This record gives sequence, structure tokens and C-alpha cells, in this order.
Amino acid sequence: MLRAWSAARVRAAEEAVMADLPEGELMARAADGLAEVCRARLASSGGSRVVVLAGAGNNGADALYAAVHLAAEGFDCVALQGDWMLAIGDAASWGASGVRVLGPDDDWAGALASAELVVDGVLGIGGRPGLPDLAAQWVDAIPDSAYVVAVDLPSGQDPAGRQVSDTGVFADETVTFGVAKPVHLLPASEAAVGRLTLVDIGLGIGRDGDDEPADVERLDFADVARLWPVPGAGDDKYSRGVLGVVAGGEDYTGAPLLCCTAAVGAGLGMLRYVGTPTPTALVRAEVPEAVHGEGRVQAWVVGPGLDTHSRAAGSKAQLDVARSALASDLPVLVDAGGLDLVDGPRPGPTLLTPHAGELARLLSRLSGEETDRETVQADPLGHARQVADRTGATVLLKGATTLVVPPTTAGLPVRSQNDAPPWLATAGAGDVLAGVCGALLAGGLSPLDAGSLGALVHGVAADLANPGGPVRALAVAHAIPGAVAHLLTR
Ligand SMILES: NC(=O)C1=CN([C@@H]2O[C@H](COP(=O)(O)OP(=O)(O)OC[C@H]3O[C@@H](n4cnc5c(N)ncnc54)[C@H](OP(=O)(O)O)[C@@H]3O)[C@@H](O)[C@H]2O)[C@@H](O)CC1
Ligand SMILES: Nc1ncnc2c1ncn2[C@@H]1O[C@H](COP(=O)(O)OP(=O)(O)O)[C@@H](O)[C@H]1O
Ligand SMILES: [K+]
Repeated sequence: MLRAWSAARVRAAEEAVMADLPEGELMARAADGLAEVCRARLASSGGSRVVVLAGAGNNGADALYAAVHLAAEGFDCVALQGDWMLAIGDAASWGASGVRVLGPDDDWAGALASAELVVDGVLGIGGRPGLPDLAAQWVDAIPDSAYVVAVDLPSGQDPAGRQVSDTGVFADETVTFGVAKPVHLLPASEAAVGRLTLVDIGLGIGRDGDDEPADVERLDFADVARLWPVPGAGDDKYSRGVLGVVAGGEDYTGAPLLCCTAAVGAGLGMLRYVGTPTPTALVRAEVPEAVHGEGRVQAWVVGPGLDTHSRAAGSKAQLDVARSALASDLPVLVDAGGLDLVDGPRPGPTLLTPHAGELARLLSRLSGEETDRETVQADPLGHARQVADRTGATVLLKGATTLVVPPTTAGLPVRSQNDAPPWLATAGAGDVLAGVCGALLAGGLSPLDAGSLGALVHGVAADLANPGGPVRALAVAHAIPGAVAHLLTR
């Protein structure tokens, strides 16, 4: 599992170790690690021209110290300075180091035009979203051919990973110190990070065996074996978990097929389907494992393809089951049409699985204040958290990066998964995800684990279904059993 800590907790951890270290030691470790990565990238590209974008804070200092190492080894190093003081030394004192410093009136654009490696040291964890004007001009002038290494984080991006920034660096690689930060994992900023490289500077957090909860977590393939509910010899179909699915209607007949196919494929003990006549006939034909109608279950999925306003035959009875599932103390995953039935906290563990548009609609209704999809996408974590706090539910916000956000009072980390290829952005993929996560709830996992593990397996299944090419949702559903086996036996 990759874990990220907030800037405040990183600063506290830095202060704790600095108390026992000679002054400057921590930064020296950071700069050494940064220089080592730059050296390796230059060696593999054969490049020699390095330009450092130097901000006023310690992030700039890291980049400048790394440049001193590289200059001493014969690389051609230039540092760009704005109308601010450099964090260490002045332009004159830099002469002896072999690093040439160029100010706002020098030909910095010429230096950038021939740069082979650009080291972005404008802002680190002390940064606010956005760049000073001159730094924004530097960033615009970076040639596409240059390899961009961001120091600690891509400058201009929100260190907390909350807000999408208008101006900021998009790095090929980010070299971060000690532990990852939220900016590296959250959807508002993650695309700007590139390859993430961790340099150990001896911080006391995030070490192996340290189970202090982080602020943001990302499950990796090894976590699947740790968390997946694998049956034992003593299990039977009931002990493995029975999932009830209330989905589909006379107008939406595909969603229940996708959801049930995925749920059965994820390894359920049994599935009970509650639908109207047409999707019931289809599920009977296509998912022969399912049984029909109400009965005892360990968890529910309510909502894929559910039209809560339908007056078609069977709709009222189906809606009654949906409402009684929500009123029960069983775990319930609420998706798509089912989200219209959510009006506040319910008795049992709850996983809501909206996309950004559905989250905006739900939040507008719950708060009485109109919110739209774009507003949600500008601060995905903040909006998901608002819904989690208003409902007491864990909110899985779907997207290229999927967030799983528990309510604040739970004191749990946010999970952020980015395992899916963009090909997964296709109609019906959400119904598949609901089936997988529902199966995991029925298997006894918490909403946080079920949501994040489900998102991971869903993404891997999309890749395995047709590596490198397009996938339809049904193919993803059919790939779920193989994806689980692949991850459990690797
Ligand atoms: N502590 C340690 O031992 C270690 C620290 N390490 C390194 O230090 C980094 C953190 O350094 P830092 O705290 O100096 O903050 P950093 O991000 O460089 O700059 C903040 C400055 O920028 C300014 N400013 C902010 N936003 C702005 C904006 N949008 N546009 C314009 N200006 C803006 C802000 O000024 P303000 O306006 O708030 O007065 C402030 O002056 C960390 O990421 C890591 O690289 C490592 O070496 C490991 C050991
Ligand atoms: N750009 C993307 N890259 C990877 N996965 C994506 C991307 N966009 C959407 N997805 C995933 O595709 C699925 C789409 O779900 P959803 O919007 O609910 O579709 P539907 O309602 O048609 O089933 C979600 O799991 C989401 O995380
Ligand atoms: K930076």
C-alpha cells in the first residue's frame, strides 16, 4: 500500500528528526537523493544541460544544492531566479559553485530552450495552488523534449491535492522526500506528478510496520491477497455471503445484467435479484446462478438502472424492497438511481458510488444549494467529503482516479485508486463496479475496503479484458474472475 501524509504531518515529522541531527542534514539528504535521480536520468538520456527553476523557499534550496552536485560532476547547470531572494546564497556567491544564475532580465528563455533536464524547485509543500507570474512563464517555455523532474511535488499544484490548479508544472517524474503527500495520489493533481520516486531521508513516519493511519492510501496488488475474502474448506454458499441486488427496470434492462454478472464473477456465495419482469427474464437467461425475489442476504446493492419514478409493472414492489434494504442495518451499496433514495444517515454500513454528476445532484439535494459537475471536479475530495459527512456513508467518487472517502468522524484515511485504463470510461462500467464492490460487502469487507479493492480489481479487469485496447462493460464483467485469480496468485 502506498501511503501519503499531509504537509502538516510531514513538517511535524521533519521537526522531530531534525532535533537530533546537525543543522541542514535533512536537506542535504534530500538534495543528495534528488541529484542521484537527476544523474541517473541524464546518464540514460545522454543529456548534459540542466536548468533549475529556483523558488524562494526550501524547495528551491533542495534544487540548488542538487545542482551544485551536478555542476561539480561536469554537467552544465543554470539556475533561474525570479524577483525573489534565493533560499541559499546570492547570485555572486553562486559563481564559484559552477552553477550559473540567471535573473528575470537575463536570457533565461535561451537557457530553457536548450535544456535537457529541468529541475522544478519553485514550490514544495509550502506552496499554494498556482505559480508566481515569472515562474508560469518559465514553465510555458520548457521545451517538450526536456525531461522535467519536480522536487517534492510539481510546483503550482495543490500540496493537499484538493483543488485543481490553473497554472502548474506537469512533471515527467517527481522526487519526493520521506513519504508521499496527498498531491501525489489525489485526482485534482495526480496527473501532474508523472513517475513518483521516493527518497528516504530518515523521517519517523511511513516506515515498514508503522500502522499509524496515513491521510491518503492507495492499495496495490499485494493488498488484494491480504484483503480479498477467499473461501476456506469449511465455507458454504451462505457463509461466503449472499448479496441482494435491486437493479434495473422496464426501461433499463442492461444494468442488472452487468451488475449481477460482475457480482457472481467476483466470488459470491449466492445472489438474489429483485427486478421488474423484463430484466428478471433477462437475468434468468444470462445469469443462471441468480435466485429471484427477496430472502436473507448479508448485503445489498441498490440502484444500478433503477428508475425510482417508474410506474411500470413491478416497479412499486421493487422500490419497496429498495426502501426496506436502506432501512435495514445491513451493509448497502447505493448506486445510480438508488442515490435518489438517500436523504441522510441510515442504520448500517453504507457505500455510495456516484460519478461527479450524480454526486453534484445528491449534494445539491442534501444541502439545498445548487452544485454542478464542474464544481465537484474542481475539488473532488472536498465534495465527496461533504456528502460523506452529511450521510455518514463512505463515498466512492468514480473517475479516472477513483476516490473512496469515509466520513470525517470515522477517522480513517481516504483511498485513491488509479488502476483503470481510460478505455474503462464506457457506459455500464459503473454497473460492473457496483457488482464487484457489492460482492465484497457481502463477503464482510468494510465500505472503505470494499470500495477501494473493488475499484482496483475493476481497473485490472478492464486491462486484462483487452490489454491496450477498447473494452465494453460486459467484457470487463466477464474478466473479473480472471483478474481476481491473477491478483491472488501472482
Ligand atoms: N524542512 C526541512 O528540513 C526539509 C524541507 N524540504 C523541502 O522544503 C520544502 C518546503 O519548503 P518551504 O516550507 O520553504 O516551502 P516552499 O514550498 O519551498 O516555498 C514556500 C514559499 O513560497 C511562497 N509561496 C507559496 N505559494 C506561493 C505561490 N502560489 N506563489 C508565490 N509564492 C508562493 C511562500 O511565501 P508566502 O507568500 O507564504 O510568504 C514561501 O515563501 C519541501 O517541499 C521540500 O522540498 C526537504 O529539503 C526536506 C527537509
Ligand atoms: N478516464 C477514465 N479512466 C479510467 N476509468 C474511468 C475513466 N472515466 C471513468 N472511469 C471509470 O468508468 C466507470 C464509469 O462508471 P459510470 O460513470 O457510473 O458509468 P455507468 O453509469 O454507465 O455504468 C467508473 O468505474 C469510473 O471510475
Ligand atoms: K517543486
